Amino acid sequence: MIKKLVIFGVGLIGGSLALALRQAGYCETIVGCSRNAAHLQQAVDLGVIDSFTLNPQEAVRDADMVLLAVPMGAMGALLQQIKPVLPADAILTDAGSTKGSVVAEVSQVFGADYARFVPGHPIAGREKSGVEAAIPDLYQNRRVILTPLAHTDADAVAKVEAMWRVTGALLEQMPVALHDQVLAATSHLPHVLAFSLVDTLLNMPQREDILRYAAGGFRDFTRIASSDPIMWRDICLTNKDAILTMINAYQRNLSEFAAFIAEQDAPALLARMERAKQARDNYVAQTQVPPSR
Ligand SMILES: NC(=O)C1=CN([C@@H]2O[C@H](COP(=O)(O)OP(=O)(O)OC[C@H]3O[C@@H](n4cnc5c(N)ncnc54)[C@H](O)[C@@H]3O)[C@@H](O)[C@H]2O)C=CC1
Ligand SMILES: O=C(O)C(=O)Cc1ccc(O)cc1
Repeated sequence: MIKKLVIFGVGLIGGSLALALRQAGYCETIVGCSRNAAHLQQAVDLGVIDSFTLNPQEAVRDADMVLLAVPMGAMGALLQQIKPVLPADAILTDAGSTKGSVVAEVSQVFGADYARFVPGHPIAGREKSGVEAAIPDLYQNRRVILTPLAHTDADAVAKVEAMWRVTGALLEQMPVALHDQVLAATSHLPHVLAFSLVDTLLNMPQREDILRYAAGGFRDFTRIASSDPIMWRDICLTNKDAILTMINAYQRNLSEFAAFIAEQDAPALLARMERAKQARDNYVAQTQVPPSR
């Protein structure tokens, strides 16, 4: 049980957590905080949070658990605002898509030995944003990765794990750097590619015909280009090295495909496509993800 949970950013991610915890009766009160009173009022009206404030310092007073669920670029300023008033025994955690940058920011603001911060990342989401997109079962059977540091309190980690378990999530731990490399490969690179593909087509003189005759493959491939641009700008900026490594690897591979096509090398092209199809089919067979998530 949590007495007072404070959620900074009551959008898809913070709102979905709040809905699941409220459904389970796991919190005495859930307080939302962001910069937009209309969105927070909507969250109250939708039964996502109990109350809200626009004042971060007021929000964290008497808090037991504080979740940062804002875009990566907004985390640093919030940390500085709450630092003077965050109760010493409160647990601070986050749901950000990259971990290295928020870990560095917490260390800068709260000190390198601050033990009450538990970095976290639910590997669940969708291309829709805002509290209206929040659903209570978003985390059901989905992974939540925690990346605690050597000095992180074991008790704080256990309490964050317990909170996520209530949502039906599957908890895992991994080092910060590994998290950022793995997510750059499977999440950040695909989003960059989807944005870039649509952007490429927009620059073509025949763009209207191209989009008019696009088939299902285009829709599947580009679904995630409908994701929030601010969120993805921030993810790219805060996981720069790992994402650039993946973009370089992808560019090399794409060049190989281009060479096979240019040289009409049918066996090489087929071998690569067969290998990729096999890997993708195996992945899909092993992971049963509902299409909406
Ligand atoms: N959308 C997704 O599928 C996933 C997102 N994440 C991470 O979760 C975090 C939140 O993402 P979503 O819930 O999707 O975004 P969202 O856009 O649905 O919600 C973000 C919330 O943060 C608030 N906000 C924005 N800037 C702010 C600021 N400067 N100060 C205070 N509040 C501010 C907004 O008002 C909104 O309520 C991000 O860090 C994102 O990287 C993690 C996993 C999945
Ligand atoms: O929309 C999708 O398919 C996603 O991949 C959602 C998502 C976005 C960001 C994350 O950090 C984790 C999951």
